[in-house]
Amino acid sequence: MGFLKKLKDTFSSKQDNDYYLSGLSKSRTSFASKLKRLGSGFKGVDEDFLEELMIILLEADLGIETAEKIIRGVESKAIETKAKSMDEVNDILFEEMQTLYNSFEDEEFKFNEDGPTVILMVGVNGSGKTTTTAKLANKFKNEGKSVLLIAADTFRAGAVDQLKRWADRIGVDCVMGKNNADPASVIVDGCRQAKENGNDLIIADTAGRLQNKVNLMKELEKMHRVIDREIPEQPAAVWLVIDATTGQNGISQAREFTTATDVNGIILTKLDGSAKGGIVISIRNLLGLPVKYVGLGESVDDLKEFDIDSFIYSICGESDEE
Ligand SMILES: Nc1nc2c(ncn2[C@@H]2O[C@H](COP(=O)(O)OP(=O)(O)OP(=O)(O)O)[C@@H](O)[C@H]2O)c(=O)[nH]1
Repeated sequence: MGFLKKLKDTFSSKQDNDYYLSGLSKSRTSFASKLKRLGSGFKGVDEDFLEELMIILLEADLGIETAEKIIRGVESKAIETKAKSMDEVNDILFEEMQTLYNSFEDEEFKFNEDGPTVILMVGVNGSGKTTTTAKLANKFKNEGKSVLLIAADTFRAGAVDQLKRWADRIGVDCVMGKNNADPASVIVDGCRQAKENGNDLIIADTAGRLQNKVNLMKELEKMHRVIDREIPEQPAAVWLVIDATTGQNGISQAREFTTATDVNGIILTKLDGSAKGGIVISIRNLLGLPVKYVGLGESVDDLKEFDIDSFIYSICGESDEE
């Protein structure tokens, strides 16, 4: 059985697959239909074919380095298997994307057994950080966790109120930082409140400024230090929010964060508004970090756990365009 067919079978058996399909419809329409057009004139895997395929990958935002890696893989596998049709090449291509994604080891996110677990949300302003913080709170609350939000992004006027409004709607507590307050001090207040209340999970909306790396590093170090003091030996997870529509630019911003602190995972937002879903593969190849969740819309439920197979099927499966 071909690779795409296998993906389709597992995909059909999964819950939430409609979400993936509709959230990624822009990427699918663009990517799958371009592959279909390329396949309509298929004469074999030669230089011209690989060049056209490269363009499709670049347009899907895989970035040069990642696209070249995939192309090299497709070329050698196509020669090895003597691929004679576009369906066979597609199977090779999709499997290369999966293999690349799965070639990194990921650490699983675990809840602390004693004391609250802390997640620090980082990312540039406008990436969807505040909305994603709320979406996560909602998800974990629905799974039975008692969640406390900390609005520590005290530099953007309105960010704190925005998170508080979300917290009220979702029905979780929120510790609010005052305008321009030191984010670390807001985090201390939050940790203390969570310990008093016996919360399972603290999610803190933090540093949103793209500033110089030294300051960013100091700010994040300070946050880690105070958390370590308040909740000893329970390192905070750091999840970086990236706006998928900012493409390769978003990846350079991400680098600023990953070199400033240990980031444990990526949340890619606004994939529903982007035709360039290939950024997932690029992020993975360039940063080596797992995509934990994807944002597929503006409402509080539009956050889905990332799953590489569902993702590949949703952008590569049958095109909606006939
Ligand atoms: N379509 C879509 N919109 C999203 C998604 N995630 C966030 N948004 C929208 O993106 C905009 C910015 O989101 P915010 O959460 O305010 O962004 P932020 O990064 O917190 O920005 P600051 O608060 O300025 O740091 C809002 O209009 C959100 O509704 C998503 O997955 N899909």
